[in-house]
Amino acid sequence: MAMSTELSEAGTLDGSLEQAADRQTGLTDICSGTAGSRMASVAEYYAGKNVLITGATGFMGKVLVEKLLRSCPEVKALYILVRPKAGQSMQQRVSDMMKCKLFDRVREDNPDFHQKIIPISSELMQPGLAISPEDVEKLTACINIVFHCAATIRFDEPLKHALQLNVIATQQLLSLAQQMHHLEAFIHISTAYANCNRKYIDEVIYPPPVEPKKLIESLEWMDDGIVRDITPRLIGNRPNTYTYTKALAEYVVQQEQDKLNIGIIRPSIVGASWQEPFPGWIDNFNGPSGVFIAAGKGILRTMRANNDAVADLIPVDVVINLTLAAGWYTAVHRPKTALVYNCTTGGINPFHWGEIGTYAHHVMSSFKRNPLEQAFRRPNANITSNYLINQYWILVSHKFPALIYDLFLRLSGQKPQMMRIFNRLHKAISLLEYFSSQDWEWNSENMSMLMSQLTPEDRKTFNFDVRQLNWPEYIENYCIGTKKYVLNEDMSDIPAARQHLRKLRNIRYTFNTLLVVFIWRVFIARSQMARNIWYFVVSLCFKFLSYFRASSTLTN
Ligand SMILES: CCCCCCCCCCCCCCCCCCCC(=O)SCCNC(=O)CCNC(=O)[C@H](O)C(C)(C)COP(=O)(O)OP(=O)(O)OC[C@H]1O[C@@H](n2cnc3c(N)ncnc32)[C@H](O)[C@@H]1OP(=O)(O)O
Ligand SMILES: NC(=O)C1=CN([C@@H]2O[C@H](COP(=O)(O)OP(=O)(O)OC[C@H]3O[C@@H](n4cnc5c(N)ncnc54)[C@H](OP(=O)(O)O)[C@@H]3O)[C@@H](O)[C@H]2O)C=CC1
Repeated sequence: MAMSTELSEAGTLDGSLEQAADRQTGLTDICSGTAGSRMASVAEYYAGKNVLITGATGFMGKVLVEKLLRSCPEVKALYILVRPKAGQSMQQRVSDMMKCKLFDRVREDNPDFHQKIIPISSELMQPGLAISPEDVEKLTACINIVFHCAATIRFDEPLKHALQLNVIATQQLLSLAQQMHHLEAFIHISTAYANCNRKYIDEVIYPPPVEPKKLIESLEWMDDGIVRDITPRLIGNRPNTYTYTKALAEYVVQQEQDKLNIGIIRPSIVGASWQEPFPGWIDNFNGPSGVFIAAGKGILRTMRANNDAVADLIPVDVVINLTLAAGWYTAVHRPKTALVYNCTTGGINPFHWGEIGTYAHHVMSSFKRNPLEQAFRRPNANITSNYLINQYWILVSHKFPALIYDLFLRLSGQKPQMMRIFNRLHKAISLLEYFSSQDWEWNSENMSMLMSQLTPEDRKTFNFDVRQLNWPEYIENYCIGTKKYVLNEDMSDIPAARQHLRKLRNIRYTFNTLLVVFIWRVFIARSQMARNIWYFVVSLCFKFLSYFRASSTLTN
């Protein structure tokens, strides 16, 4: 880890990039890179290169494919490992993917961009990744750089499955990479939370919780029930099998650092795009996206987060820009040990959960201006760090309305569904709360070092300088993005959605009025004291009314 330590001292983003660059000169000397000669720009480096990408049909993979095609138009070919899924063939999936709005800008620049994408059939859970011998031959002969994005990112994944995909498949891909005759870099996408059992996370690979080989051997003979029972003991102080297996994967990747040029990217909570290809682009319900959507639909009204903790969101385009720059750097400089890039915002441009609480009003007002269709209630959500207050609001604002609505559905002969939806929401939120209730500090100096290595032009084209990120604007675009790109709602239907919100407001006013009248009637019928208070309030109102009438007659 000597290299990482050296780089850790390389300077910070709010320090000077020059300082980081100076430190880097020393680094280049100990690397077998191209010191002295004119360095190719990032796009120049990718020109004529064959790139292999796993997870290209996923959220980050798609953005990576798009950016490579758009900003490195001379790239030779992108080989993407894809499996058939949900009754769709590999070809059908890839052709659907390329029709997606995300590729509109690339399509404009080069309508034939699809010719550069070469799908390779692969199921990562299978031995040899289920790649045919002909395809193996093709890949080993031509690939120059590998980006490994595929993973299961579910927090409730059974351990065996997560291990198979996140660790064993990574091992198999590394073996394949070693057979590649012209490989220049292997970039592995990890997560900033792989070591979330620590509070301070440096850009180093920490010792694994268990030797992966031993774990794989032991789990092989156990049936799923036994594995499920021992999982909590195995993952220890990590919250889920996802973070646990991602930590093991880092170690497995590190084991190959003598044979391959390796870079490891550790993004924090990846959110919608900041700038590219469009602000707010997002295509899934993971992490904050599902939370925003549930809040925008008026379903989620309360969530627990530590107001003072950093909400380490990072836009997907920032992660991809850094990933491509890291690919360039790894190939050109060939660091002798794997370099880790903590791709986070907290240390550079921090944003706190409490601020999201403040911006929750922005989020809510954004959703009131641009409402989601068929909202359950008007958007109005709050963040609290207090467990009991949160439980109270869950009861009053989630469970009670769900019960009433389900009762209404039953009475009108329909199937009740709201309670089921809330139970799923509570399960998802409970899995996310681990991350929103705690604080971590990441050292992200390799990010600044990398930036210092880019030309001014590349710093713009592959911008990952999050100091420029304006959080309220980003969150607003994020919310609109969930409407446009995740829910595929038409912006021209906004007037109808606003009308629906007005209807919901009127229902609420009517319901509240009826409730107050009902409660009061019950009280008045039963208690003399309530009657006395009622008469007192009514007579006070009359007195005020006659006073105002009299004073307005006098002034006239
Ligand atoms: C309150 C005020 C508002 C202010 C906002 C405050 C924002 C707070 C945000 C807090 C977020 C904290 C996030 C921390 C994340 C840490 C990230 C760590 C970084 C990483 O490295 S990994 C990436 C993160 N991974 C995830 O986020 C995955 C988490 N998800 C899961 O593990 C599973 O999805 C989950 C939650 C266990 C649920 O599983 P299940 O019930 O089986 O459901 P499915 O996922 O299979 O989905 C079924 C179906 O439903 C669709 N879906 C999912 N969510 C929604 C939704 N909110 N609304 C509508 N529909 C939804 C989903 O797409 C599936 O549809 P299909 O058509 O595909 O079947
Ligand atoms: N999203 C986030 O917030 C963060 C993500 N990361 C990391 O970034 C990487 C990408 O994440 P993200 O794009 O969000 O994840 P997605 O779930 O969107 O994409 C996962 C990709 O992996 C592929 N994949 C999964 N299982 C298999 C399999 N058995 N065989 C072949 N391919 C498979 C999926 O293919 P298919 O379409 O066929 O299912 C998909 O292309 C992951 O390594 C993740 O750990 C790190 C930090 C945060």
